[in-house]
Amino acid sequence: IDMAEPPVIIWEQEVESVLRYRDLVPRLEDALGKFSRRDSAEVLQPVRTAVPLQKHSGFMGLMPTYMENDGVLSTKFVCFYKREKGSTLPAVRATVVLLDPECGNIKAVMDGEVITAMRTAAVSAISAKLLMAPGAEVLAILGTGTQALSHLNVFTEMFSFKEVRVWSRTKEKVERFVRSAGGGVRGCGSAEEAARGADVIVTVTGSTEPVLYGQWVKAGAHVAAVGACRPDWRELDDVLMKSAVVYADSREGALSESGDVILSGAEVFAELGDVINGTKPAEREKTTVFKSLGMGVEDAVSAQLVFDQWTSKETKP
Ligand SMILES: NC(=O)C1=CN([C@@H]2O[C@H](COP(=O)(O)OP(=O)(O)OC[C@H]3O[C@@H](n4cnc5c(N)ncnc54)[C@H](O)[C@@H]3O)[C@@H](O)[C@H]2O)C=CC1
Ligand SMILES: O=C(O)C1=NCCCC1
Repeated sequence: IDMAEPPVIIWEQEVESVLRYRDLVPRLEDALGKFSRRDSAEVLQPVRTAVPLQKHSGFMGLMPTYMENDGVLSTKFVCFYKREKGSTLPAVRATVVLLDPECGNIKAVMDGEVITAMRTAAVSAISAKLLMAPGAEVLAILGTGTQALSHLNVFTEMFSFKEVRVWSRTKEKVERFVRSAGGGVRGCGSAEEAARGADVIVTVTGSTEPVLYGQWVKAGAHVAAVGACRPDWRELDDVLMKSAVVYADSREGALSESGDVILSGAEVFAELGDVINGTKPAEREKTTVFKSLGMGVEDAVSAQLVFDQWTSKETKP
């Protein structure tokens, strides 16, 4: 008889209290490398299923992953939306479910928003670690939402930029972001002002049209492009996509979900995991784009880490 325990619920504040970039980053590097080896005993992760929520201008993404060797089985449910300017509704809502692969019972249901914010930013930081030019001094962030903040947090924890710039569509949002960052961030009046001369540019907007143009991007800069995760959505223009060496988290994901890749016709040179595995070079001296779509395996290792940390905290006297 299966005497499975009922699932534990680990909600936002608890996830926040146990998840740390210093633990997450090495697990994500390991997961990206495993994914790119395409060994089904390491990672089984289909391209996410996206169910259109047409009435609400959104999608529900289902992101199942199985890591047989590690005994990790999970799925994330993530709803993401194209929000009108001025909307106060969230752009991304997510829940991660962790299961026992042997019995199929649910071990934990956890908030997926902190996981999504932190793992996405951590993967962008890994892309920068691998691909930005040595001595990079200026970081520019386009967007001032949830991902902008998590990217600021991990990039400033992992690197020592001399200057951090931020841009968003409204002056108020830029000012609020600069205030909440508590100093050290310069607000910019245009995306061009933020991007010109920057060594690393992060695009974390809800835009469906290009916000970053190749003519503004310094030769040798690294761009981590996080938004525009539908085949007809863009954040980057054709000039940038065609002139850069393009990396992705998943080649299949990029070729089925990224408007920047599909509509520009740019070639995906390598996955980040290929660089981690040493099977493809890091073209640090060239202009590079990391196109992030987000992968289930990133959620799987993050959720397992949260579960392990949470369990050890709970069982401590
Ligand atoms: N690659 C990945 O793994 C993930 C990607 N995303 C995507 O990243 C993007 C940002 O997500 P969040 O920070 O959670 O959203 P958010 O709603 O918190 O922030 C979005 C930001 O983009 C700005 N924005 C919206 N429309 C714009 C436009 N037309 N032009 C310029 N700026 C615009 C907003 O003012 C805001 O600053 C979204 O596109 C989301 O779908 C989110 C999670 C994971
Ligand atoms: O991987 C994720 O999580 C997401 N990717 C693209 C859109 C929002 C969430």
